[in-house]
Amino acid sequence: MERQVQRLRQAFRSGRSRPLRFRQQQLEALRRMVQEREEDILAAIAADLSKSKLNAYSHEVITILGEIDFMLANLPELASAKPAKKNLLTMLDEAYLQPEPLGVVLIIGAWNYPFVLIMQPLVGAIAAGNAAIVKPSELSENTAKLLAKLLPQYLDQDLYAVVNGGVAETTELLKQRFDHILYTGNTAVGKIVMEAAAKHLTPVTLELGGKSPCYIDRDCDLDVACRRITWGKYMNCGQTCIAPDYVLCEASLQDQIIQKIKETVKEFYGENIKESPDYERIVNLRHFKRLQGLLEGQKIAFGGETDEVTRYIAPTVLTDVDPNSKVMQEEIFGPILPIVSVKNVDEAISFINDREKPLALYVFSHNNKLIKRVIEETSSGGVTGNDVIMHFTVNSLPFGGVGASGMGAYHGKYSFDTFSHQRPCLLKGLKGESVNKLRYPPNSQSKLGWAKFLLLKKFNRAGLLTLLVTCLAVVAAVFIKEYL
Ligand SMILES: NC(=O)C1=CN([C@@H]2O[C@H](COP(=O)(O)OP(=O)(O)OC[C@H]3O[C@@H](n4cnc5c(N)ncnc54)[C@H](O)[C@@H]3O)[C@@H](O)[C@H]2O)C=CC1
Ligand SMILES: CC(C)=CCC/C(C)=C/CC/C(C)=C/C(=O)O
Repeated sequence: MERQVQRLRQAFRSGRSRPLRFRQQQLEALRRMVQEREEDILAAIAADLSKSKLNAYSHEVITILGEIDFMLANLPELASAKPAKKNLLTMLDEAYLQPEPLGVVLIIGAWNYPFVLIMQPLVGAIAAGNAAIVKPSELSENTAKLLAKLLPQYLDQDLYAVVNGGVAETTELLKQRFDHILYTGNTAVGKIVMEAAAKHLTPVTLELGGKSPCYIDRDCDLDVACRRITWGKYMNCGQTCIAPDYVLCEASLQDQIIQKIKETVKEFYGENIKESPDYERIVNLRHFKRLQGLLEGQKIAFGGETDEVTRYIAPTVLTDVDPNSKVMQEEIFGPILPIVSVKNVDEAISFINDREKPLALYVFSHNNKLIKRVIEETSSGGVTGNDVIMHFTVNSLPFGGVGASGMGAYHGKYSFDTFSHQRPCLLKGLKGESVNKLRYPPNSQSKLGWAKFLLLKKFNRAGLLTLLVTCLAVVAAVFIKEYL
């Protein structure tokens, strides 16, 4: 492991990953890989998550092709130096922010969207000019193996590497020094990653989970709300980090919501859900049993059927759920939707604020003011109003958690920034010592006065005019003294 990181570091130090043309070539190669090996990619995802190839394409491949296109279209602008505002002391100098790559970065992915969760950060890391090691999840082993086979065929092998393995390999990997780590997965392992990173003072982006609430207001089109919630909750069999975890609503809405979700489930997946190509399975037996455990003692409004052999759990809704029950204590990450009744929006807000900050928050209402109020009075990684999941798809919005749901963010420009250091640069000439004398010892009351004027003074319009005239006079004086 140590040698592998060393090899990448040497390649990074050679400067090869920095030129824009090189980054573009690597991103184009990545796009070629997705296009040429589409069938293999879809087959691997399908095998890992019992997913149809159509769903594998729309859940994962589209996102990556979109992200690569975004980076290729915007790379020159993203990587360019951005001029910075100057103060009176530096008005003749050049001040700018120069994005620079961080070095060798580590990307650790989770199994639930095994292709996206490795590839999307990798696109950002390459675009920003880094070397990268990716560590796919061992639980989605088909995609992990395929990435280890394909990436070296398309990318520069000295700069980008895949490490496969489980806890032992990741633990070893985390002993190495990286310049940034982006980890996606559960909160407990997030803490392990952060602790390991702290030993090297390595910054981290932690894409964690949590219980994302979904409040449905009385003043709402329940048909539309329930259709959207059904889509976001049961896609990937509920194994989506930003799936609506539970519904909060007034007790009087509960029966209608149950009925409408039930009808939508039938509309989406047919009479025999097990036969639907659009309904996935639970990733492994451990998660299957964990989810079965969450059903124990609950009032099942519909669903609840399970089959251990195929790890099938039907789309399920639980009613009158006790907020203290187990299903309300941990992220569900499966096709189980508890409904918890609250008296009104105030109680919903308190309910949300009494718990850890979630990764996503959903509010459904005709009343825009109510939506804005819920946003204003709560906190979450991201928000979608009157829909679920969709903020993930907008790559001009940063994607990430807050508090227990994570730190840092990525997607689009934010991926580029995550894997870059915004280096502040101030370039001065070697002339102008007459002005610089103001800051050199010995200090004096008059020098201090000038320093205050030049660095602290705020001007109104009339003041600005006076200042402009003063500045011109100073520049002229300096020019005459230094250059003539
Ligand atoms: N915020 C986000 O973007 C996303 C968050 N998630 C969250 O991830 C969770 C599901 O993922 P997991 O089951 O954790 O996936 P997982 O079991 O695949 O683990 C994630 C990664 O951590 C590594 N890992 C596991 N144990 C480790 C240890 N002891 N030391 C070092 N590395 C270790 C694994 O090898 C894997 O690469 C959910 O909570 C979900 O909400 C999932 C997808 C996206
Ligand atoms: C067709 C369409 C709008 C699909 C949406 C795809 C999507 C948003 C998938 C979720 C991706 C993801 C990585 C989720 C997660 O991190 O858990």
